[in-house]
Amino acid sequence: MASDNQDDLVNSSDPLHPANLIPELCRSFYNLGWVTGTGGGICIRTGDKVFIAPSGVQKERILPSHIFVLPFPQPDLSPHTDRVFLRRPALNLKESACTPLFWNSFDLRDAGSCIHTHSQHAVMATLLWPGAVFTISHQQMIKGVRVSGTGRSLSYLDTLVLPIIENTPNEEDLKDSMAEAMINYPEAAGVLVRRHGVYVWGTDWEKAKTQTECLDYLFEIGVKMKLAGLPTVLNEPL
Ligand SMILES: CSCCC(=O)C(=O)COP(=O)(O)O
Ligand SMILES: [Zn+2]
Repeated sequence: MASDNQDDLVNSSDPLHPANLIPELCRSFYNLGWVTGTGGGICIRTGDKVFIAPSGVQKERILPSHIFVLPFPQPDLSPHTDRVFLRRPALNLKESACTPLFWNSFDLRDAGSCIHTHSQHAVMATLLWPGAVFTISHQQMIKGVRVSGTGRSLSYLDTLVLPIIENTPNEEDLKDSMAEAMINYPEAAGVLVRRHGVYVWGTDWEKAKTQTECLDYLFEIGVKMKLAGLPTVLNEPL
């Protein structure tokens, strides 16, 4: 028999249920230095439901009962209207400030999951690439990066190009510039935010996670190469 208990949306013995996955993934992201000090996180969309963590909490200590569930699509996500929720935690919590940014990935890329990290590799990349894009070529891990909106990945011979947007004092205010970067760089697998971190999406949580791993690797090695005085983009094939 169907239940109208909102908590049924987050109570499951299935370890792959989004309400169980988000806490588990946040713990591993914390250990990678991606979501320390409460910032960053992950959301998961399963069809018409979006599972989102609370804002400003230790992300490595989230419980399934802390998860918000929102309907997708939302009737209206403008700053002047209240969001619609299918389920709110009993505790006095607010949904992640990343919610409008996560929504960009659903609206513009039909994503099933989006990850936001404050990885120092991402932040350093935005400092050492002062322009509008991060670029790197001739790295094996480039082959792991998907061409957004297609079923294919980049080739070893492709140059990875990722847009960088400027940070704003409030996370929510990044929504429009992130959307603009996604429109201008339709094949990009993510968007870097200067002095802040990165947003990366995927058709499901596994792809969002592995894309973030590939990109973080490339930010790290790119930063190390730049600091060692090595070129990060080669014009001639090796
Ligand atoms: C020290 S975190 C500052 C706010 C931020 O950058 C962020 O990603 C906030 O995420 P939350 O999910 O905690 O609202
Ligand atoms: Zn952030």
